[in-house]
Amino acid sequence: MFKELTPPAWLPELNRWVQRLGPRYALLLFCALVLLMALALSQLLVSLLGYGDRTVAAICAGMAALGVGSLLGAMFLSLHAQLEQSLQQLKRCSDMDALTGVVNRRAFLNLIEREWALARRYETTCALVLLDVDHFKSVNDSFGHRCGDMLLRQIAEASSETLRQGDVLSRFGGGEFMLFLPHTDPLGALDVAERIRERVEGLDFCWNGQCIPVSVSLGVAALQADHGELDQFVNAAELALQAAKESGRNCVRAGDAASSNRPSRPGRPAELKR
Ligand SMILES: Nc1nc2c(ncn2[C@@H]2O[C@H](COP(=O)(O)OP(=O)(O)OP(=O)(O)O)[C@@H](O)[C@H]2O)c(=O)[nH]1
Repeated sequence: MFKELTPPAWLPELNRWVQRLGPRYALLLFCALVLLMALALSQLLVSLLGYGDRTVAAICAGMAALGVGSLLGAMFLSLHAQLEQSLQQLKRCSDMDALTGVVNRRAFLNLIEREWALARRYETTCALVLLDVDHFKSVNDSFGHRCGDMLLRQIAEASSETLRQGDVLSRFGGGEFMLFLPHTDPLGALDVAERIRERVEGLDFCWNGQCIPVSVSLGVAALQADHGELDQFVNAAELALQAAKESGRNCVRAGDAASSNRPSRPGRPAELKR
């Protein structure tokens, strides 16, 4: 059994103070405190002993305190900096999908909850694209999980390459990825989804010398006024993905808002049918 490691209760409080003051001021304050304590102790000692020069005692105590204080303070600050760095690394890792290096589902849902609330409040556009690898199970079954893993990594890489700054790609489940597109209208989201579909279709994916055709199905949902809950927004993307799968896969389908904004052209229905 692993024993849970709990830091002493004063450590987070101390850390908060160091962050509030800034490392340099925290070090100065620490040295000043040590100096004051040393001076007080030296004077107390002279009083208790009943002999000795108070000035000499104060000078000696002061020099010793400054030396020890700055050494301890510098050690503490360097430990503090390392701790901060490790915490940041840990946070990055805990938000990441270990296999593909993209954001994991938990971190993604936290992030879009914030973005979704902001988009609703300021009435800006945003969209979700849910991507599912077609017949992923049979890739795993026929070529093994290592092959499936490599396919997931390549799809994550290919999808990432089409994104702008601010777009967030996450691994949403086994063979599913979800994309959040801030400040993106329905047409823009459809275009992104279609670009990803084309890119994945064009991948030269080979395993042990055998080339395997790969494709993805994508569902697009643009934020609508009636998405009063985040779940409704996510569900809309899931429904659109379901429609893409039911249409034969390797295609993009959109929820209502996205499809109704796509200008209809003869021979090209709203949902980028293929
Ligand atoms: N290689 C690999 N496979 C995984 C991983 N996580 C889940 N899977 C597999 O993903 C498969 C499920 O994917 P699905 O998307 O349900 O299967 P599918 O064949 O694509 O079915 P449809 O979604 O209906 O097209 C199962 O075989 C799981 O074992 C993973 O990290 N690596």
